[in-house]
Amino acid sequence: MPKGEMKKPLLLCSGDPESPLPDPGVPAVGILGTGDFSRSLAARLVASGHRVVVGSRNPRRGGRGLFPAAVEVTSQQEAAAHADVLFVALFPEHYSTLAGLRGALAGKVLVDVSNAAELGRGRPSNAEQLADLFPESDVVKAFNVISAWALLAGPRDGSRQVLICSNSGRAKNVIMELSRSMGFVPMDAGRLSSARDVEDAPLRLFPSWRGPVLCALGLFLFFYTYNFVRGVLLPYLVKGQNLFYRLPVETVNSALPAVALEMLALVYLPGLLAALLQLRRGTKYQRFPDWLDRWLCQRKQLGLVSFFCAALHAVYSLCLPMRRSARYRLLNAAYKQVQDKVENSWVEEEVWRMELYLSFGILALGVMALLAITSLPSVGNALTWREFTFIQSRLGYVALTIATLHVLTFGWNRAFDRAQYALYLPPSFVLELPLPCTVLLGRLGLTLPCAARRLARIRRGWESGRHLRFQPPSEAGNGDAPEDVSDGGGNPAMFV
Ligand SMILES: NC(=O)C1=CN([C@@H]2O[C@H](COP(=O)(O)OP(=O)(O)OC[C@H]3O[C@@H](n4cnc5c(N)ncnc54)[C@H](OP(=O)(O)O)[C@@H]3O)[C@@H](O)[C@H]2O)C=CC1
Ligand SMILES: [Fe+3]
Repeated sequence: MPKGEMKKPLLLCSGDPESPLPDPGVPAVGILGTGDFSRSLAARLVASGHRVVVGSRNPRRGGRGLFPAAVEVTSQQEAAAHADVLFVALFPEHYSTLAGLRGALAGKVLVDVSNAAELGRGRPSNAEQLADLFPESDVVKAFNVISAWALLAGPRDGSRQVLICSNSGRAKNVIMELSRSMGFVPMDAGRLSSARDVEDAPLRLFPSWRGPVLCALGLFLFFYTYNFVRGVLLPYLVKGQNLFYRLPVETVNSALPAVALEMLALVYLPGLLAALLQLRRGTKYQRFPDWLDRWLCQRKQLGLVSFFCAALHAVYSLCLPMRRSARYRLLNAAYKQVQDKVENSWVEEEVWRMELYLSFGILALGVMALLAITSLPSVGNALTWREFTFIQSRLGYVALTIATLHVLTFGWNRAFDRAQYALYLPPSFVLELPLPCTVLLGRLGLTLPCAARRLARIRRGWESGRHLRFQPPSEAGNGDAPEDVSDGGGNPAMFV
């Protein structure tokens, strides 16, 4: 058999890890090491119809009982001799103990599954070190992004992709085929020099959440500080009023809705910019700038962080009347009213403002909850593309509109009340509104017939100054992205 080529696996166990011992004549997949990863991998391989032989320093002690019955646990030498593809399920610091197997492993495919111990090391990757140790074997880096429990549970959405890199194209193909047979989706990560990035990948904590979370923190810090200065510090400095009790609840609760609204607007702004760019360029076959591309890819996270802040705002708001300070203030107001001999404090306009403001808030939160739920892959997969884009795009804009109305009815006519501008600082809601209003007006602009028609044509492949031309998707660059992010009518989809 040519070097690195794997014979077709025979279905020995028909998916049952506890099936009887496989036919010894069938080529086996080898695993060196008997730890957590080895056991999960062996179970997955057996369940996928492969014959598995595990090599241990001490096969008697090697936890035979922890492997499915169909797995052969033997010495490292034996495993190396019987398999053409071997997974090295050891920690990299123990690779050198395998040096005695160099001859037995010559011409075979070695799969390095290890992860980096820390980010930003100066040394070569673990896989490259393994390749140096076994120059006559074909080393492939793979499977390290899959955790032992994910292997055991079987491939699922979100944990299905296996990054694979190697200097040997043939060895890479063998492992790609093997991973496919196990139900994973292989992703070619290039040559072995990419192994460091692949090894570092599992160490990076929530990489796609970094930007949105930092953005939310920055916005929170800004609005919190602003409300602190305007609502607590200035009254203290100017009038000697002690309002510091507002810091834990009231000030937080005035920053949270601001963050939620700005983040919601930031979900739609990149789609709007993408549409404007396409209109200006007269084509969708041109790459967006990298920053816009990254922004488009993070809308789901931006939307979910926005929903999180809105939900917190709702809980804080419900708790406002529970506070001692609220009770004292109410009593004081009632006492003052009695003193002033005012019998009825009902103000019709205030009543209506509050009713509308609360109703908009509840509705916005409800629609955002719907968007958040449908952004889950398991729920989204149950919808057709039309249903999904309807919810994420149309309802997304509905959520932004209602949330903006919530803030507008909260502000009411106070934006025009001079008394609200203490030391020239406008109330916080005045600062919140420009961004969502701009996004909503921009979206409205795109529905104007001239813009909508041109955009629809562009998204069907029309290019300004040229006849309709066919362009294969591979050449289209990321100019195709709006197709993925919109419903074709110019609506950027949210949370996607
Ligand atoms: N666990 C996980 O979720 C994941 C693990 N990985 C990678 O898989 C590799 C193994 O991880 P894991 O299974 O969790 O580790 P374990 O510690 O559970 O197992 C490692 C195995 O290495 C062998 N070993 C232990 N000490 C030595 C030694 N001094 N010299 C030689 N061999 C030794 C042992 O097998 P024996 O005694 O039978 O020879 C042991 O079972 C690591 O590189 C890890 O980064 C990658 C992705 C996920
Ligand atoms: Fe609110």
